[in-house]
Amino acid sequence: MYQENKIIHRIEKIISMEPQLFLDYDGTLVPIIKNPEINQADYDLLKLISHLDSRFEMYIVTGREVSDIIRFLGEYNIIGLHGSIFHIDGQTINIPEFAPYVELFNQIYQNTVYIQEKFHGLRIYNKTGSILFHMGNIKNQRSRETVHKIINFLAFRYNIELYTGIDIIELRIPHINKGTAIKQIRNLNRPAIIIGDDRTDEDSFIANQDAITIKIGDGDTHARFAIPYERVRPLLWELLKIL
Ligand SMILES: O=P(O)(O)OC[C@H]1O[C@H](O[C@H]2O[C@H](CO)[C@@H](O)[C@H](O)[C@H]2O)[C@H](O)[C@@H](O)[C@@H]1O
Repeated sequence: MYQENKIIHRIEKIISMEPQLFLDYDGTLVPIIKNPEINQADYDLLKLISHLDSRFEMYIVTGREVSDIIRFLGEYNIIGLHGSIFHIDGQTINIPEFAPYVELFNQIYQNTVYIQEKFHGLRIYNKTGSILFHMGNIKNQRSRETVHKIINFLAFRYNIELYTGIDIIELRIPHINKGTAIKQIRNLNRPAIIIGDDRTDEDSFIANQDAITIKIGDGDTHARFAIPYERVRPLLWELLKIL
């Protein structure tokens, strides 16, 4: 589906109402790669983001820790850890139930980190507010399945949410998602533009059905529009030309 022109046309209609812009990071602004630690923004992206931020009220909405995005992109408004942390105008606020979950995740991490040695290719990250199991380098299918079962058990044992993404499984704070976080931040008198590629971004699309929602890549979606990854940056540069 190639819908760029329709999207631009739609945005032209609401631009005078000062839309808020919500952008996902991995898979939207940068490609998916095997090593999350080095998914740095390139020069073109840094320039684009800086222009967008001066033109729009912009938020990066991500499953990552806020510190990752600051390291990759710089100081912007960031909704981090799938909606658990709000870094707005330089101030960072966590959701009220954050601290006890950090403690719980620290405990789970300490008790499980050793399984990295048992399953070749498995990487476990304590994201301080969630735990990420990265399966991208596990070649053996049976190992993948066993790791999956262990994580399922942990989710059940500790009554926490399990989210499955691209090559990752994450244990995270229940009932918190990007959709509700965006809703909290939104000025409902103004339109919103929301762009993302992953299952977590579907929460954003579902909770904000009045917004201009754009899914990146193929697959079923609750977004109004869809474009391929390669068209995201050209679309965002186009957005800057709309007066
Ligand atoms: O909400 P996002 O900004 O899209 O963040 C979601 C997760 O992104 C990262 O994982 C994904 O990208 C990695 C780097 O390309 C890739 O290795 C991994 O397979 C993808 O799932 C990040 O590592 C996670 O912490 C984020 O939750």
